[in-house]
Amino acid sequence: MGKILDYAQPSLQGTLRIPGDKSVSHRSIMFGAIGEGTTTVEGFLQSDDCLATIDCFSKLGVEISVDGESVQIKSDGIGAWQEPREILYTGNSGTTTRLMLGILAGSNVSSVLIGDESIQKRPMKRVTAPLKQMGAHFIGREDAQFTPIAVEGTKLNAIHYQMPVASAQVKSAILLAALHAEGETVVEEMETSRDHTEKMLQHFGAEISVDNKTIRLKGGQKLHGTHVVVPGDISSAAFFLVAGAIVPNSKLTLTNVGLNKTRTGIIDVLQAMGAKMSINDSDNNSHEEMGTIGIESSSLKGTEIGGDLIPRLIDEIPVIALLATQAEGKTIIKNAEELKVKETNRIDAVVNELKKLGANITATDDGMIIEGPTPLHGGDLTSYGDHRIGMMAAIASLITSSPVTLDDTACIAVSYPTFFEQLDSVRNS
Ligand SMILES: O=C(O)C1=C[C@@H](OP(=O)(O)O)[C@@H](O)[C@H](O)C1
Ligand SMILES: C=C(OP(=O)(O)O)C(=O)O
Repeated sequence: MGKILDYAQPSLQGTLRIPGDKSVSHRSIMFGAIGEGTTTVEGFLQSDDCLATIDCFSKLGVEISVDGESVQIKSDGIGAWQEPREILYTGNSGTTTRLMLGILAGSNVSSVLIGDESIQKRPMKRVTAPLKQMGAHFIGREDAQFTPIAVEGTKLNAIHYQMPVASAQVKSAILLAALHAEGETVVEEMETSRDHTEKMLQHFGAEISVDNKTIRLKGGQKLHGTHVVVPGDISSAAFFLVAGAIVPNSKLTLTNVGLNKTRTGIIDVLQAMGAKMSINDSDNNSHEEMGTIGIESSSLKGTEIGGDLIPRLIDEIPVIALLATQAEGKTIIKNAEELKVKETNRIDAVVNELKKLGANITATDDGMIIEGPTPLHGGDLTSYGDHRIGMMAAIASLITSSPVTLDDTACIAVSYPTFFEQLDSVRNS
């Protein structure tokens, strides 16, 4: 039996410290393992995806110790890695799989990567094709489109690559390979995607030039171990931003939220919809911006979301769709076809599940259209094994007139293991 989410229309009150950013946590381990010396990480997200990244590097012989949110990585650099005796298991994590392919391509070890059932269906040619142009050796299903993929580390050459898709994972895989390639790599983005890799390369001592959508990185640069402060994940904060806005009589304060401009599309959308919120971004003790966001119950209006806003909120779209069901008028989400190749097809998943609760929502080829406001009722929902769909369902249950049941809540640990604990801490039934 699934979990019954019977929240009986509470109001939400209080303060939450948002746990570490998943993208930055993955990269802190990867960069620490590539670099020489000791890296210390504070605010690390101990979620299933990030632990999969740690497990891969442990199998490569990198010394990693985890103590709650603190992690220490000791490495003699990428050249000192051992050939793994076991298959590297990337779990449910697209970020781990794609970035590891870029890193391993130019290493001097041979390895095999495999992920869970969802990862085995997600497209990898978007990284293996440009990496092959750099000289990488891969063997995998359908010309290295799908895992399992075997990587024989080899000498790489720089590339000038025009990205056909707005994806930080593709950009990062190429940049991480470029670090160990001969010559200068140039990556031209379609739309600006999250820039944590560029920021962290600089933080670990590499020289990188970013001119609007053009990124240049010279090969042969060494990274040096350092201290990384991981900000809270705005993609996790998004669930409580939406909850605060749609649950009547609520007022929430979210601290430690990462406010990197390539990630703050959800704030733009909430503001465009008329949400009552405050943002204090004075907390800048890291190489990533962070701050505190206040949000309260708001009357909302529909909006249009597309173009260069999409990469800035791609993972927030499931919960933004829920938000739109409570807004007056039409919300159109377009140019978001990337949703079809996430943990599940998130266009179909969001539309199917919100329809079960009575929402007026229609799928389109590249997004969805939502008409609101609609009172939602309970129902039997599925998460499709996708953490973001599971959390969207849990937030929806806060405003349904009858209970929601959810088949699988375990998947939520992929990005937000303390989600229900934090939800319970602000709920006043
Ligand atoms: O680089 C990253 O850390 C991520 C990039 C995004 O994926 P794409 O690069 O496929 O858009 C995002 O959806 C994912 O959750 C994390
Ligand atoms: C798409 C996501 O992650 P990944 O691509 O790393 O699996 C996500 O966290 O929503």
